[in-house]
Amino acid sequence: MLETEVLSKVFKGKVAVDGVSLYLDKGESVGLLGPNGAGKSTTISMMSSLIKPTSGDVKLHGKSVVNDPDSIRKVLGMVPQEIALYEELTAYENLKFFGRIYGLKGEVLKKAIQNILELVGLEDRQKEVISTYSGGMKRRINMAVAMLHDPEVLIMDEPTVGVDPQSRSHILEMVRKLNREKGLTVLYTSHYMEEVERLCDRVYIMDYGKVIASGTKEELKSILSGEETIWIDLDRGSPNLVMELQGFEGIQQSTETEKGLKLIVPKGSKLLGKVFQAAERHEVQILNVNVQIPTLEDVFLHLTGRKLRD
Ligand SMILES: Nc1ncnc2c1ncn2[C@@H]1O[C@H](COP(=O)(O)OP(=O)(O)OP(=O)(O)O)[C@@H](O)[C@H]1O
Repeated sequence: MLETEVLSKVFKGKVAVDGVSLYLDKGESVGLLGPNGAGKSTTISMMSSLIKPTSGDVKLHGKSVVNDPDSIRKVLGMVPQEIALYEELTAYENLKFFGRIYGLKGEVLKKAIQNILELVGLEDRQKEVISTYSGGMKRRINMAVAMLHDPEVLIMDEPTVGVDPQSRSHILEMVRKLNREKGLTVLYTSHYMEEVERLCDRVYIMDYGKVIASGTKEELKSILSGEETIWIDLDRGSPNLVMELQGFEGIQQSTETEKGLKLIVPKGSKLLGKVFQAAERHEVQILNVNVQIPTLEDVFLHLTGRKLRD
């Protein structure tokens, strides 16, 4: 229903988005993942017609949004990265104000406000001014504003940055429910891999303005299907052991972790015996061994050679 075609944006000679083609089918929950500066915000700003592309197009049901920005504004809810609320007004007053901008009024507006307040779990706080809200509560009202006109597509730009765990969980649950139960189409940008894993069916990974991988979570993880990660807890840190293991045949990567070390090895390789012997040589005790299937974080590391939160 919504797609971008070789979308690019250049700011003063600097390429922020470089030929991005992605699509959202109706009812899908799609993740747009990438480190800071990857071009996620610029991409979704073009998708929601907030900024014009340098080249390429955005299409809603096959029709250009660039030529007809109003078409997307009617069906889209956009949750910006920054809180865009009037601090000195109550939550109710904020929703009333933004509801009128969407063209809602009277009983319809009142009902929409109560429905949305219930959805974000803040109906009992609606008469309090926004300046008294916690960061997480402000985020929930920010989302309520975006959903007041009952949009078909919800685009969220890192909605959980700086949010307390309770509100974070509430936001994720709410979005999941809206997607699964009401068929809301969702595009969720984040640099938190675990949020995207929890919420999204399909994922685009962006880096330096380009989509470097895309597919279902399972498809992306299958890039690493030949590997497994082994987490080993040690009784003390041992950089020398980590270094020695890096040189072992069959060990693709050996890194130090908070509790010990992490190894990436070919699936089914029987290297643990050798690891135990090496630990003994370094007089380090192995406390726990945990073998894990790959995560999207591992996929990102594999594709870019960098961690997502560098
Ligand atoms: N208005 C602008 N003028 C100049 N450069 C910009 C502008 N907006 C974004 N950029 C640059 O474009 C690149 C992509 O930025 P963008 O905000 O889209 O990335 P992002 O993946 O959303 O990162 P973040 O998570 O930090 O928002 C960055 O190098 C950024 O500095």
